[in-house]
Amino acid sequence: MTGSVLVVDDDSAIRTVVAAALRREGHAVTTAASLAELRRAIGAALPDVLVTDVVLPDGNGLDEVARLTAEHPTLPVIVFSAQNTLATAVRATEVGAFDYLPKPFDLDVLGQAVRSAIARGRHAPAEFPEDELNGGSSLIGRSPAMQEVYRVIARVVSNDLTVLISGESGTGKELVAKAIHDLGPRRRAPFVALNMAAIPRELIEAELFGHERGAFTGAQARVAGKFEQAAGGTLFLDEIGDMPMDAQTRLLRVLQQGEFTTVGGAKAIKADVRIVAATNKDLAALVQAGQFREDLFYRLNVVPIALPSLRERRDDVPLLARHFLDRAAEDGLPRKSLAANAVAVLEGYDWPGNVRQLENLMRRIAALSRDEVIDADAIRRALGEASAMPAPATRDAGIEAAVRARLERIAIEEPRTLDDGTLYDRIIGEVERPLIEAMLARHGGNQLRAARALGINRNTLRKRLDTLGIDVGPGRPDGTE
Ligand SMILES: Nc1ncnc2c1ncn2[C@@H]1O[C@H](COP(=O)(O)OP(=O)(O)OP(=O)(O)O)[C@@H](O)[C@H]1O
Repeated sequence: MTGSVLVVDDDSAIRTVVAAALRREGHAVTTAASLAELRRAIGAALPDVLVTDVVLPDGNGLDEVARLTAEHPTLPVIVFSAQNTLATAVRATEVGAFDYLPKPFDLDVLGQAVRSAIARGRHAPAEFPEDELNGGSSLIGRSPAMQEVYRVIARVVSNDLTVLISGESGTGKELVAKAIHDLGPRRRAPFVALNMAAIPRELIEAELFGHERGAFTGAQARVAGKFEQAAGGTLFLDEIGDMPMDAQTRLLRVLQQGEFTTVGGAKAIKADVRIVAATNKDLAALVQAGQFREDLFYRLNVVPIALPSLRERRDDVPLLARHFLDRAAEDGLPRKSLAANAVAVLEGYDWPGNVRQLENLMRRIAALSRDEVIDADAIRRALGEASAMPAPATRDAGIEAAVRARLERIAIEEPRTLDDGTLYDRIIGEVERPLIEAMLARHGGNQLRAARALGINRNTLRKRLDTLGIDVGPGRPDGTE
């Protein structure tokens, strides 16, 4: 399908190349180098498609697109830009652009976009204002691989399509889910996350759908599930590949029927959530292996977003590293900068733990390094130490090692609380809480027996329960045997 196309760019080389490519495809092409020329051309004859750059010598192309699409609602606009941020991609969609292409782009992709613009007409513009765009600005990266991710995000923010994000651990899947929520019309309602791998399999359904009082042993009160907590907002289902089969069947039914019942409940409740799921496993392979329901896979995989690993977008490493050092400084850690040879080491590293590993490394360096300018050796040392660090909370790690590791984490993650006079109570509490909870559970909530087993006075136990805010639940026996 061919038509008339107006191409606007202040770079004459781009105008020439783009116009030639589109003419080869049979379109009638005119060109303009500024907003003034664009307005003149539009005034003379409305094209079938407008293709425009964002930064023009006499103003911003997106502002002009907003005005034009309001005036000519049937004019499809394709925006291309070298300002490759998520905000530009989303803003282009908002002002009513039919498509957005980050520069540099492939001429075939542009040709395809022009053909579909002529065929399908103009997209409906989204209805939220520009100043609400900040939520997505936390996604850092300008590499071509991230541009593709931004394009897809921009297309889904204003609708409720189910999104399935795949990518290695630490590539930013939760951050992307959060950006989709923060930029869309559900942003004022809750964003609720549930990680399938982090909760016992038998509790997943109760966590998702909630349960009634007495639905199972220990269910002392009605509890709302994540579907209910996220009402009006977004439910992020992380590590979806770890969802047990029974829960998969139930989730599929909810997605098909748009309503759910709590565990032990009979009343159907309307499910008003946008679902964003994520996986670091190959879900299609799990389907092949019979471990994931094929019909649920297709229900979830409506819009797939594949996040690149950090080693597939090494160009972004310096930007991310500096961003994390800035963030560490904002959190009260000493401000550090990177020497050029340090940046080279960071770019050359493979980052098996992806962005999360880079973030942790930068915080560790900010907390522990004495030098203000970090050089290559310091990075190599930190990378070596980090890989030699014991995995946190392994079953056999001694409690001493666990406390030391905990202190190091606090120094890195919450440096301010290290010296604010709360540390002793906090650490002791963190050790004491699981101890007391375990003994209470072992003795069926009986405080007298738990106190005896622990070798402490019953009143001491009561006081500690109070201080630690441990909920023993209503009607639990409190000492009478
Ligand atoms: N593009 C990015 N820009 C800035 N920070 C990022 C980016 N990607 C990831 N991060 C940061 O890296 C950390 C890990 O990201 P996130 O938790 O979203 O990864 P994930 O893919 O969901 O990991 P997992 O699979 O282990 O749950 C977070 O602290 C996040 O803020």
